[in-house]
Amino acid sequence: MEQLTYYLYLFSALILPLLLLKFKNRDDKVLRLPPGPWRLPVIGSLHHLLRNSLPHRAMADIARCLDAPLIYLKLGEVPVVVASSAAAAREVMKTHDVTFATRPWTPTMKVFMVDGEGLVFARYGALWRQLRKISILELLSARRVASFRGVREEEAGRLVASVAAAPPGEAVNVSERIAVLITDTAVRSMIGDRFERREEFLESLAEGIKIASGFNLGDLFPSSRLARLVGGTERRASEHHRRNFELMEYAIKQHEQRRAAMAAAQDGAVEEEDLVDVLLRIQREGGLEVPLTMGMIKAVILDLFGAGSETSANTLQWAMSELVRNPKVMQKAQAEICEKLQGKPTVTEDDLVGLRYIKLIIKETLRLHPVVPLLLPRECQESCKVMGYDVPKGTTVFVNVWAISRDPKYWDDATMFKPERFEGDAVDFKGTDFEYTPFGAGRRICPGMAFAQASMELVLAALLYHFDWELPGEMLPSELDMTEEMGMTVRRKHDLYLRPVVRVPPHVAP
Ligand code: HEM
Repeated sequence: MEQLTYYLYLFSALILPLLLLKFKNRDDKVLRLPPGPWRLPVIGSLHHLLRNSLPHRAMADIARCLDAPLIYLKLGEVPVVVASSAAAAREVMKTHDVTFATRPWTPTMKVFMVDGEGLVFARYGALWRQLRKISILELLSARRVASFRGVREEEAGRLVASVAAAPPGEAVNVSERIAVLITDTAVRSMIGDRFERREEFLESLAEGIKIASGFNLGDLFPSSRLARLVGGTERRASEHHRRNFELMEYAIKQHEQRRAAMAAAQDGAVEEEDLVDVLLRIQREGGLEVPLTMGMIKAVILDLFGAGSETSANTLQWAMSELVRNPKVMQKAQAEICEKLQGKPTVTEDDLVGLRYIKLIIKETLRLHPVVPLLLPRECQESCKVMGYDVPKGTTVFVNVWAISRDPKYWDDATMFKPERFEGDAVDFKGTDFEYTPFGAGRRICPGMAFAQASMELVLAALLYHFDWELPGEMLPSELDMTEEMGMTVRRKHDLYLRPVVRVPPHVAP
């Protein structure tokens, strides 16, 4: 963002004075576009977003100032519409669901797609439909999620054992430990226990997050070769993509060798499939409308990893942050778990059945801290009218879930953390209540909800059952810094450090 700000100021100083003289906006005269803040030639509305490094907050401010549920921005060359009310979200994700069912491809995104489209950014069409079906029926189905239960329980056990082993009285980096647990669970479920190049893979993913974070010059001015050259993101994206695909190639070879070895041994041993196994099996079985290439398999695995890891890890970090800020909520959750577990040394997924309050805490965390605050971008496939305004074909559309789920129009005490508000399941995140859509809605709704819930509930229950959590030093709950930072998803700007106090010592495997 800082680099972009520098280029924009430079650009404005050199060229804007000339262009201002000729400024005239044709679109506004012909079409009835949604209201938007005043625009400058060339950079359009970008200067309004530079006031806040968090785009969802900047966009919410603009919508509030204009008192407009739908706003129009021009980000460089890119026309953007943002929906900031439940009614506008409903029109985008229900009334016009098909029209907005595709994703825009920026120049950076095109680099990632050269060897095969995955699911997350696939254009709406036969390939997306097929990958979506595979993900719902095979990769992320309830049965498949249940099959990874052992992995989740082992990783949660490892986490609580490592926290219990920390020197007494010392604060631990909760953010880091949660991130490691979620990534390890995802690597083991998706690529398998034996992936030898795990460290390299994780490094590469961290680099991917840097590339995908925020706006970059090339994507804002896609028609300008100069902007793309100066921005330099395409080159970095291309190197990153090559490295990721090479790592996936290695993982696939390992899987094929293991399958060949098992077939040769003919001892009838059956192993639980990881997600690479599942995709390779589907490819072998054939009979698909669009044949599954190795490129697509690699892209799908990378997609699931990207979509599933940071999201769950960051949600858990926000949940722990809110719990230490709201000690009564933490105590209530602990009381529920303790009553259920009755001193057992380990939390398993069977114990989660009937733990209602943990679920409410996760729902409330997703309301106050939706980690994908603008959802993933959609693109308008055919010009249409939303809330009575024209939305031209090719417009990028965001739904500001962050603004909607904090809007006092829909929520009492909107900025307070009150899990009880979800009691009775009055409102849910399954995509039918448009004031609360942290996983999106319609055709492109997140297919990984069950996968995410399974990891998040177990980890949270284990952390609260085995430990009390205190703030370091003399810090008061109200003093905990909750500043957000925009990565691929919204995370804490500063890692969360807390002091664990053992309540129920975890069972440590011999
Ligand atoms: C707290 C956890 C998670 C949150 C908040 C979250 C949120 C989202 C959101 C907002 C979208 C875009 C929806 C839209 O455009 O309407 C999405 C898409 C997606 N998510 Fe998740 N997600 C989470 C976890 C996961 C997990 C664990 C996986 C898989 C392992 C996953 C896989 C996907 C995929 C594949 C898509 C793209 C779907 C498509 O475009 O058809 N997500 N997610």
